[in-house]
Amino acid sequence: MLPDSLVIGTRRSRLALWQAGYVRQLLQKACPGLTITLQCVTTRGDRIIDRPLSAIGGKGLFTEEIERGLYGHTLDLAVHSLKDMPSELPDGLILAAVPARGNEKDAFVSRRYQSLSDLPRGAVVGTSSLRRKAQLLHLRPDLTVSDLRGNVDTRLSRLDDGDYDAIILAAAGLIRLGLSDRITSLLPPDQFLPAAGQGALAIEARSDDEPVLRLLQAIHDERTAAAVTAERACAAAIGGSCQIPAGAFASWQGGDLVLRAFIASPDGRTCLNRQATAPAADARKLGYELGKDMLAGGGEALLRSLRTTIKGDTL
Ligand SMILES: NCc1[nH]cc(CCC(=O)O)c1CC(=O)O
Repeated sequence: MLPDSLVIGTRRSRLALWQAGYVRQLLQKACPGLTITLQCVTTRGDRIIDRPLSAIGGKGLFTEEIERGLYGHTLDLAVHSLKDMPSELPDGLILAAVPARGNEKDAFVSRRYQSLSDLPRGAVVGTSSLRRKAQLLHLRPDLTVSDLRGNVDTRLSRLDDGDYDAIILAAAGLIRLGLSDRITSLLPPDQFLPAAGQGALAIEARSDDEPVLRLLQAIHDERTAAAVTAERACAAAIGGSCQIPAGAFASWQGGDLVLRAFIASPDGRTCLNRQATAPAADARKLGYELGKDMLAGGGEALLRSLRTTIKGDTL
């Protein structure tokens, strides 16, 4: 039996609303008779806007309150940006479907400069992501990376106010909000690796909700799922969280996945890059082994010094 109505939980930001609305459309196309409503939820991550994400920490910063709605059956599904999802979901909830991925790249956004290499010495680049910061400094040690938090619109207006020479944002977010014309250039993954799952959406549901799980198969994309499985397994193997400068991206080569990943020191001086290839059926193993391989090949030492830095509060 398929359900005849569904409630989708979403955060309130313009991006989250777009993403939930998009999933509603996909589901509506697959099941025209279904009544689908969106319900907005405010999360801890939305409430705290005066500190960098890396200083707040904690699992499920953007998901906890929504998950409570799923447990309580006030929500049937939740739509998230996959890259914001923790590697393990709480008991009773699963990553039920992953629609086809959008743009996975990071975008360089500037009003004066065309690309990273076009930036003058000492230019100020805005981002609060440790992953972006480490890669920026690895490529251009002369840059000043300055904190930039808030939703996509807030970040763009701070660039427009002249606080930064350039900022780095996920291309997917800009495209979804109709802001593609703000993308100055895209950063190619072979130079600048995205976060695991970037550009993909995650649909979370109750693991025992058979009717809903069946319904979601209609909008599940196997190829995206295989790629993000490899990326997330890699992030999980290295203890993935947004407190570690790391990234992972899987692309296709025939029926094989090519997984590229890095771990870096926050200053970008040490940067460990690895690549491995395997059939898509082994996506999880591919990611897990590449992650373990990076740990054994210097990543462990990197993470150790990182933990000391965090404890010493110099991050
Ligand atoms: N970290 C916040 C976040 N989570 C998802 C997106 C955009 C969509 C995506 O990356 O899939 C963004 C904005 C950004 O990183 O610029």
